[in-house]
Amino acid sequence: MEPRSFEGDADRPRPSDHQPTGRAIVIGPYLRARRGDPDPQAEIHAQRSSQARLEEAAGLALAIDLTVAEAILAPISQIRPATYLGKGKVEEILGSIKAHEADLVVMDCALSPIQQRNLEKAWGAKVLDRTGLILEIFGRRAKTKEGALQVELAHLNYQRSRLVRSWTHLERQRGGFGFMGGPGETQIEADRRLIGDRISKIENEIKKVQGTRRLHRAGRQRVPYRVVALVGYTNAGKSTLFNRLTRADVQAADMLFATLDPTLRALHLPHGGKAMLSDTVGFISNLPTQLVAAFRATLEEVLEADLILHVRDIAHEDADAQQDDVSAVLRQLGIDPEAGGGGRIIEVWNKIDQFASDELDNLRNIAARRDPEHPCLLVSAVTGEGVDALLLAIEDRLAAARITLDLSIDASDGAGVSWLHRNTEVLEKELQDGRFAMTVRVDPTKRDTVISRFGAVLHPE
Ligand SMILES: Nc1nc2c(ncn2[C@@H]2O[C@H](COP(=O)(O)OP(=O)(O)OP(=O)(O)O)[C@@H](O)[C@H]2O)c(=O)[nH]1
Repeated sequence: MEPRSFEGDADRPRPSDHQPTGRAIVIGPYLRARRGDPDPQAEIHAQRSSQARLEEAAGLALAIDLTVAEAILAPISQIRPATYLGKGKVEEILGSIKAHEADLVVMDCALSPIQQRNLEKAWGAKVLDRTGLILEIFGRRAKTKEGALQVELAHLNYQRSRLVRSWTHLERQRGGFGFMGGPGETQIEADRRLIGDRISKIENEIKKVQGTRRLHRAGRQRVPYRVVALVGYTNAGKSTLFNRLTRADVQAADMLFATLDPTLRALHLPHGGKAMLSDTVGFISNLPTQLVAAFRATLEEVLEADLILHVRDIAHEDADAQQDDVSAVLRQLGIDPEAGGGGRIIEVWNKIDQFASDELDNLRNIAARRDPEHPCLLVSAVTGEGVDALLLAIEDRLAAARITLDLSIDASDGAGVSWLHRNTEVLEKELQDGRFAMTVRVDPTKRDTVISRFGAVLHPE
């Protein structure tokens, strides 16, 4: 397989011997199809998806400012316990490392600490596996204080489990977690102690930040807006759609994980109603489980959303695999995508501007045949096509659900009380000091009226 070069960097000044070059080789190992596989296409299939994975891994490396000198697919027949790859492959890659003067190798797989150490010795270069790479990216992209703390905690736990190499020193370099350098093995014991201390400190800080967050959330609940959350594979176009829907200016970058923490903005619905739209972290295949756990808190918006928009890059060759990955993360969060998230999920097939008109017709036919439990809408966040229909669908879905509100009304306001009886479902009504304290369930079309006319607030769950 021809190696691929991702970024020419010829004009860059040559670094001195002691400085990291920032040049990386990305390796995509994949298990070769078995000989005698009844499906002759199996090897080709294995290669094709591995090639897409490799390109994604190279994209991730670029996202942390590495120069990807070469990206190499590495078919293997079995995983070696000591070095993951076979001896021949290890040597072949050593040749590439020397040729490019690379000082980092990204292995797009999960390595055991032993495999990582052995490969680093064999190659004389730092080795980062997929988890390490994703942690690095998450660390750089975290926008809120809690996000940054959660990532650092996940990163420290990951480091503690594999404190065998020099890059694990706590000193940060280049804004990340410092895998590009470090003081060497003699520091390991000190590092271990430092990491332990740092972990307890961060855990305390997270508790404090979460306390503040809870207060903010409680404040928001008093303003009873429905929440619509965007989820999707990284680079699916969530931020672009978010901007399009809210006319806000959230950074949209052709860079993976441009969004890490939820961002919340007002969403104006076609018939005057209002909801809150939240943009969330981009999901990715093989998202390390410790990160899913770490981000549970930051993904609270998704868990509690009234409606989830699953944004998909429908023009991507791996669109189906990406959907499976997103579904897996949603399941880990306790949302069942197969059941349409309990009627809470709308799929948004984005980037339709990339299709020729006959392909698009085809896509529309497929969409039209979907069962109504799993609705999907076709849009282009860039051109705006389909966005009005999406807004109507959001409004419709939100209208289908009812919410519970608390209010207090002067008992002598007979007209008001009877309006409430006619237009809402009264769940509780209690007379206190000449006023009725009422809990009512309302259709969202009446919600705004009940809020503005009676000063209702959301009933606490
Ligand atoms: N052609 C086309 N490109 C789009 C469309 N929507 C988004 N993009 C591009 O896709 C890239 C990623 O878009 P983002 O909005 O940053 O994606 P995201 O899902 O928020 O990404 P993460 O933050 O990584 O989760 C950008 O280059 C966008 O310009 C679309 O409808 N059509």
